[in-house]
Amino acid sequence: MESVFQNWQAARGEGKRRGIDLVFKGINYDIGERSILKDVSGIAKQGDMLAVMGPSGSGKTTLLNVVAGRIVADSGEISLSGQPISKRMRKKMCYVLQQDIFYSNLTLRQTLTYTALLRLPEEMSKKEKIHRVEEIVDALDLRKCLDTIIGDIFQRGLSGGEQKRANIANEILTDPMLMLLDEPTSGLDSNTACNLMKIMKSYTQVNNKTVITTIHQPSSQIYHLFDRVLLITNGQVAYFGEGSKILSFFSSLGLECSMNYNPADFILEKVSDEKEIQDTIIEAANKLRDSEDWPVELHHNYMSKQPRMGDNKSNGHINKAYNIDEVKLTMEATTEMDSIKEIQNTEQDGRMHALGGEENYLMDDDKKWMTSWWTQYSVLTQRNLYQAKDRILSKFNIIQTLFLAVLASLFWFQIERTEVTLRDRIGLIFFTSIYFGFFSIIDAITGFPEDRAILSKERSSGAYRLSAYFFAKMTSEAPLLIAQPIVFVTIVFWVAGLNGVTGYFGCLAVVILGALAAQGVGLAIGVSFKIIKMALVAGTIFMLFSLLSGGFYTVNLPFWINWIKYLSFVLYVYNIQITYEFTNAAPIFCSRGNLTSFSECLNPNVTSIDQSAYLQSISIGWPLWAMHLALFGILLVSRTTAYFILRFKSTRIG
Ligand SMILES: Nc1ncnc2c1ncn2[C@@H]1O[C@H](COP(=O)(O)OP(=O)(O)OP(=O)(O)O)[C@@H](O)[C@H]1O
Repeated sequence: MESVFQNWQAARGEGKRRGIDLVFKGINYDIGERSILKDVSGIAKQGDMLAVMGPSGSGKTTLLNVVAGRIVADSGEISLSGQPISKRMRKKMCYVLQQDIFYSNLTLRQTLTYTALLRLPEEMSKKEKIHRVEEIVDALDLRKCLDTIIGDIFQRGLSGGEQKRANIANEILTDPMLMLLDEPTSGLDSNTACNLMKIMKSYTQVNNKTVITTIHQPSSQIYHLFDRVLLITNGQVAYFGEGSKILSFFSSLGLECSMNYNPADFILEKVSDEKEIQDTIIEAANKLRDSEDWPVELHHNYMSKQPRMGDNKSNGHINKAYNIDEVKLTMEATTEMDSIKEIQNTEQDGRMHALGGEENYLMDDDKKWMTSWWTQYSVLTQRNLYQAKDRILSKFNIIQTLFLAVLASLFWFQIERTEVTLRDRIGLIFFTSIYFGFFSIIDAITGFPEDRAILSKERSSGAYRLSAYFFAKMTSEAPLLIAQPIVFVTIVFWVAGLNGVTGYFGCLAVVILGALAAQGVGLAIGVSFKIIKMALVAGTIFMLFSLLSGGFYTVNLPFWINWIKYLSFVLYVYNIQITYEFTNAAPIFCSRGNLTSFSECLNPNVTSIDQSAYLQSISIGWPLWAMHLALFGILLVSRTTAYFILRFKSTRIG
């Protein structure tokens, strides 16, 4: 395992890279009246693993969220190698969430490859990126399941342990300097958990990474892999220091761990014990802050000293493989306006002007985005096409469309062009107008929750621009969405005997345009509501509003609200189809005698209905281009709204 990581470094032409030290000091975080984190401090050093332990609900994940910048602490300091952490520096870290969030129908190979193409620098060739994937796969022992889908509760895919490793592999790909792991072993059997943590230990040491992991109840084997332990109970520090010294700390309080007892179980038992014991432990942990063992970086009055070029010490810690070329590169990088701005934002006392310190290393090869907009757009389009294909063109949807096409064909088979069947003809047009509107809205709403979780995770790690994601989604889903109207309209139009070739293409175009407009509305609703049930209710209300306001049920709306019908996309889809159906069409023959409702048909010399007059009476009377434009306007406005809601609501760093 180790050799794979070493080969990886060698392939990059690197010696042991410099790492970073993370210091968090006096972190306080409240939710309402409740204090979730109280004066929590700790340090994670390069090449080391820090375990954050504590009973359930003690604040471990909250601490990781604060460090990752997902939530903002009420007070406290976080620094990376002596510099206050900035958004840009956060890109040097990765956060492996407790939940494994992936597109369930992509294979592991696809998942990792897309991540590599999106998040590894543009300068790396595709071949190199794929090679990186292969190496990580070997390092994490995932080769045998490379072509297995990720899966979810509905379809079997990777096992729990494989998903955990896949989650880590997905983050290690970007070669982060600092890794935050939230419960990486939860749900794994002890052997798999131990192997995983051994891999992480090896990765940390070989690549000089800094790892912070929350862990609930590690086995003693896993426990001994940790260099430092931060024990939290009720949001307060119960111990911080070397893992090997924790038992003597407890022993000094008269809390002895018997031989052969798992130290992790013992300390968790004690910090969950009665309040008196908890208070004693917390008090003793506070006293540790005055002891010699307490890291100097955590002292309240500590000011970090920036190393100068050529220094090989940082904050009392030996830097490994300090490379002069790296420093030169760094200096070049910092001449960029962007970097200078960032430096100016983050400097506290003007030390950064030296341009030779650790801070520059943190800015090294740092760009706002690893890949260009175009790369992001094309990779996301491809990935979205894959994952949306199974949703939009699912077997179920195909069967549904074919079934409804057959049913509609049976109901409206070769409708005669007579006054008697006029209502049937209009009924079919009405059905076609609403069917794909409903379908697209519901599909857009139900398809977004999976996207939301992944978008939030990937945007938080600065993987791509929101605009690249949004345009990719629009582009990739459009061809999938139009496939079903094409099938349905092609079958039903000709079987029902609607009006001619122009009518067919006109009808097809407007049904597709209507479906795309409805998809935009569905997307805007989907991004607005986190709870899918609420989004579905909103989608249904919108569809009902479109039907009611479209004048299908009430023709004579009060004048002050009559304008509302122009907001109904169904109105335009319907009216455009109606226009095609009754323009340059074969005659519609009158019913005779009292059976007719057209006055001209009472004239014995008149055999057919004046279709243009009829059209005027039932349509909104707009020219075709104006109705298309209005529909296009709805499409544009709904999508723009969706984009801005998403931008306003999304979580991102950078
Ligand atoms: N939005 C919130 N509103 C109210 N309380 C919250 C909120 N988020 C977290 N908490 C509370 O904060 C406390 C710490 O939560 P956190 O998830 O950090 O615990 P944890 O130590 O990671 O737990 P576990 O080991 O079970 O994952 C918990 O008691 C939790 O109920």
